[in-house]
Amino acid sequence: MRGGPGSGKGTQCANIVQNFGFTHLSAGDLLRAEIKSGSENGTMIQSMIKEGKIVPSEVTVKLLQQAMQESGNDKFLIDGFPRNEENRETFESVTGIEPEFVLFFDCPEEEMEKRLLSRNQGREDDNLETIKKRFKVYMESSLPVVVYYSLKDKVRKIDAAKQAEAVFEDVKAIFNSKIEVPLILLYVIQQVASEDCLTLSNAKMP
Ligand SMILES: Nc1ncnc2c1ncn2[C@@H]1O[C@H](COP(=O)(O)OP(=O)(O)OP(=O)(O)O)[C@@H](O)[C@H]1O
Ligand SMILES: Nc1ccn([C@@H]2O[C@H](COP(=O)(O)O)[C@@H](O)[C@H]2O)c(=O)n1
Ligand SMILES: [Mg+2]
Repeated sequence: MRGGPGSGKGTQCANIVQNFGFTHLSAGDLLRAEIKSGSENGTMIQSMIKEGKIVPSEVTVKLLQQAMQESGNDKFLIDGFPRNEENRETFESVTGIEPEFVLFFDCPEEEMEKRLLSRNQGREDDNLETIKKRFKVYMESSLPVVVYYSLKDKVRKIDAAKQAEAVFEDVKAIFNSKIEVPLILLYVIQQVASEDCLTLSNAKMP
């Protein structure tokens, strides 16, 4: 799973785990845990997150790989990853795994901004200045990855602007139509007029 900040990835991942038995791995959560653990990369990760920047792939992929091995499961829901082409290439070359499909959460930027500003989980990046930077990074670096998977016919688009319960109904329909899905990525995108979105809408979408 991957997508725009605040579109509801984490919220829906919790529902999917309960209903479909996946292990949920949030790249952002793993990075935040790494900061808390006092690791040597902690300071670097913290400043990247504060700036809304993407942490070097070798760090994030290592954390994901470790968490996958420790889980004992073979069905993973990866949330907030890959964030850019480097993330994707590193993950695929290190693990040899490609996602079965990509859930693509479609949500207007104003709605995501509103949700982030009222999330109240004490995240250092949930302030207007960082949120704007995260949106920019998303548009510039993450959208091309969505286009990549879209061209491979792996993207399943969801209207994430609906109420959480209604979003989950749509998510369920997608999962119910799939059997034995080992790795799902979740993307969320904001609807803003830009060249990136134009590229995306011209790409083959379900
Ligand atoms: N469909 C929805 N409608 C309204 N609010 C929602 C919806 N889904 C989630 N929220 C709320 O919006 C906030 C952000 O949701 P969530 O943490 O799931 O987003 P996210 O995509 O994981 O964000 P991030 O990329 O920043 O981790 C939370 O406070 C959550 O309760
Ligand atoms: N693949 C990733 C995922 C996240 N980050 C950094 O963490 C921040 C928060 O991520 P959320 O998914 O929890 O919103 C994000 O803004 C990045 O700074 C990353 O570097 N690489
Ligand atoms: Mg999240």
